[in-house]
Amino acid sequence: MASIIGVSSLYQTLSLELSRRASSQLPSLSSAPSYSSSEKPQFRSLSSPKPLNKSFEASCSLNGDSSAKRHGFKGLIPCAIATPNSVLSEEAFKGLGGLSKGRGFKDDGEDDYELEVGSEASNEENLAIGNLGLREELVDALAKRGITHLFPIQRAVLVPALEGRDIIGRAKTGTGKTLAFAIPIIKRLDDEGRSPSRGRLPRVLVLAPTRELAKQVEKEIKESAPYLSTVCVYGGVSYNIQQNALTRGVDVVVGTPGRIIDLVNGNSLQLGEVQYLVLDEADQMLAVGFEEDVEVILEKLPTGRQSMLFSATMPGWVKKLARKYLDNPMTIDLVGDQEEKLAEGIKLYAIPTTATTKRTILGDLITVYAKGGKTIVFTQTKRDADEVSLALTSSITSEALHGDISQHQRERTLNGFRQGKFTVLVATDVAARGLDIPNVDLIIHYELPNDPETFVHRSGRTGRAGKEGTAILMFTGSQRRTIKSLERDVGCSFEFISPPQMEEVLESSAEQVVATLKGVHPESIQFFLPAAQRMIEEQGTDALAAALAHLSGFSQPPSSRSLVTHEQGWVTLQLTREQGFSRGFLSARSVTGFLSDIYPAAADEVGKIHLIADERVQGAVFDLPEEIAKELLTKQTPPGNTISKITKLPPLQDDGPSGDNYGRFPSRDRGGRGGLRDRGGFRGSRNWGRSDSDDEDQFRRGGRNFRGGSSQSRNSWRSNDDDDWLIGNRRSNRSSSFGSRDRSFGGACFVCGRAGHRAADCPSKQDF
Ligand SMILES: Nc1ncnc2c1ncn2[C@@H]1O[C@H](COP(=O)(O)OP(=O)(O)OP(=O)(O)O)[C@@H](O)[C@H]1O
Repeated sequence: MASIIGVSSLYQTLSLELSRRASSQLPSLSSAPSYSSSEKPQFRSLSSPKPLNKSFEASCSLNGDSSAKRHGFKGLIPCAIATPNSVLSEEAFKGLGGLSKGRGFKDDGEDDYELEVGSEASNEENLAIGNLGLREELVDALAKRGITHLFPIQRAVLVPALEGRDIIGRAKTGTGKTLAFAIPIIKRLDDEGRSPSRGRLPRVLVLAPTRELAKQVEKEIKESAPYLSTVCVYGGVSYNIQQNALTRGVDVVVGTPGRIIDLVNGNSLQLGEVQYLVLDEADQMLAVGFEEDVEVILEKLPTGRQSMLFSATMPGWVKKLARKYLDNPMTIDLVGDQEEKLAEGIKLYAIPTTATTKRTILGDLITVYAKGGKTIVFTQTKRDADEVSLALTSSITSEALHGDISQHQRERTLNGFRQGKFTVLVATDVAARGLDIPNVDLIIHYELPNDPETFVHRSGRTGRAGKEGTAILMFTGSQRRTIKSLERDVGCSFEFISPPQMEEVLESSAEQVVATLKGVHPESIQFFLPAAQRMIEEQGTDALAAALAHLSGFSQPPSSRSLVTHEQGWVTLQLTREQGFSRGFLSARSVTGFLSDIYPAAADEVGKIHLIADERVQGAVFDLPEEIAKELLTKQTPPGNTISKITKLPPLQDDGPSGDNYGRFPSRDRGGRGGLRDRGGFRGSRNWGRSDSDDEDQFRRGGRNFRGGSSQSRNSWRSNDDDDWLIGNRRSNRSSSFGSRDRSFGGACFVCGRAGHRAADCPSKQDF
């Protein structure tokens, strides 16, 4: 940019213009500018009405990409929007060491200002966290976690936050919103300095909607600035430890609203010195019924504080909150009206299923698409989470996570998952928001989410921090239209896939086992060498293949599986009739008649018959039990007719396989909590998924704030003792068997390492 227009001259011009506009009427919050990053910003010199030439834009774009591209962010990094009185002082930038700025403003927005931080061309250096004039310990701590350059939302928030502006922030999942507010706050605390005296009152208060999020945010701040005293307060655990920590003196308190209020009322937490307030996932506070609590807390805070509010959507309550409690906030919106609401790098697939086939397909999808990496499967109900977790084949270790699992067990489960002690987490939507678990490769929407936001948040547990990930949506025939709505609302498109073929499953299983074998300790290998040598002498490569087959969970040959229903023990066959041999139009009835002529047992056992939807082919597909199919294939067929086993379904006339539930959507599925929430940036407000989790997934206990019959459906099932997860473990509710498959848990418990039970049921978990 410097080559086009000098930074300082541009800065001067902009400052003049900003000052001029600052004297005009300020826009009200309700008309506060919002920036759509899909709009291609047109930059122009403020002293000249002509747009700046292309290379200006290119330099901004290059700059934006320079750090971002390495992290998988594409395109021009959108600028922040400032209200007219937010002229940035040159001083604010001086404090930032090498960080420079360039700026432009939108061609069409009279009152909008776009401030791009760090717009000088070769800006890699300027975006380096080491060059921002931050305390060395902070820079080092971030670098240790691989955080060396600012992400876009962090760049956009940094300067206005350092200037003390109130901020409303929005960015896609996994793009670093936590550090976007944490870095400037830590810097300001560092600049202010304060002796670590006993009993000091908190200067920072961060409100989060769930315990897990609160813990995560506190951890991120603590790890970034270990020299600050941070305390996380949330319900479901004893007050004592939290009270003691507060008494010792604290700089930063992160917590869920209910417990914060309890501590304030009990005089253990005093908010009189809070200078920085952050409301993380503000819309979720509303969704989980914390709105009254949040307002009670905000009323208790000093008025001169700085407030930052991060929210994926802006429902009416959040807008009202911002209007009432934020002071002329600057909106920094890196999502805007962009079509695509999902983070970059998330590959989306959709797979048609039926209620009866889902569980069979699930294990195969995980094997083929996660390739041994971490997977989160989202279900609608806690019972489903338990049952699905249990149903996964013994070769996949999985645990369930939902509101009926006790706080301590929940933490153990999440830690175990983080550390890779098991690879599949089956969770209700309690895990959809905010959880930052590194390297989750695959998200499976086992059931449709209730709304597009939940889809975005569930999917956003992968593809974080610019990494790549995969999300697979399982849907039934009656939900096809919802998929279209989803594509429109989220601005995404799905690639439609079929269930993995057995060959793919076997291949992926073998790859995973081979990868696992690489991790076997050399000392352990020594113990088994004599046996291995003996086996190789006796059986050659077969010995190793047998070991791979066994470790892959295929000690027995894989039984065949219907392509139509995916049921084990069934085979899908195709009947094709050549032109000229037709005995009239083929119909389901004529196929049965044909089978009964050749082999009556086949006619008796045949499953649903589907005609092929291809004008050039006269034919049909149908399922038979494996043994009958084998016998049928030995029979002579009349000339011009062929029966063969197929591995891929041709296009079918009635649009795909039918199952128990195909084309039907139980009335309970139509419920939901949608329509009660403002959809913010999403178009439409359909109820998509099922809401039967709502009465089950109550996160909170107690009764302070119970709002039975409230128009906020989620609130009506929530009560108001602090938080989010009911105490109590309903694992015993798991059905011990369903279907014909063995449901016993064959993996190793990650608490004690023994096989046959899960961590949640571990007899020695108290010692863990
Ligand atoms: N500048 C950076 N460089 C590298 N990694 C980063 C950077 N900033 C944040 N991260 C990492 O990116 C991950 C996602 O960050 P964070 O959880 O703050 O995202 P988020 O935007 O709050 O996501 P969500 O909307 O899902 O809550 C974290 O693991 C964080 O440590």
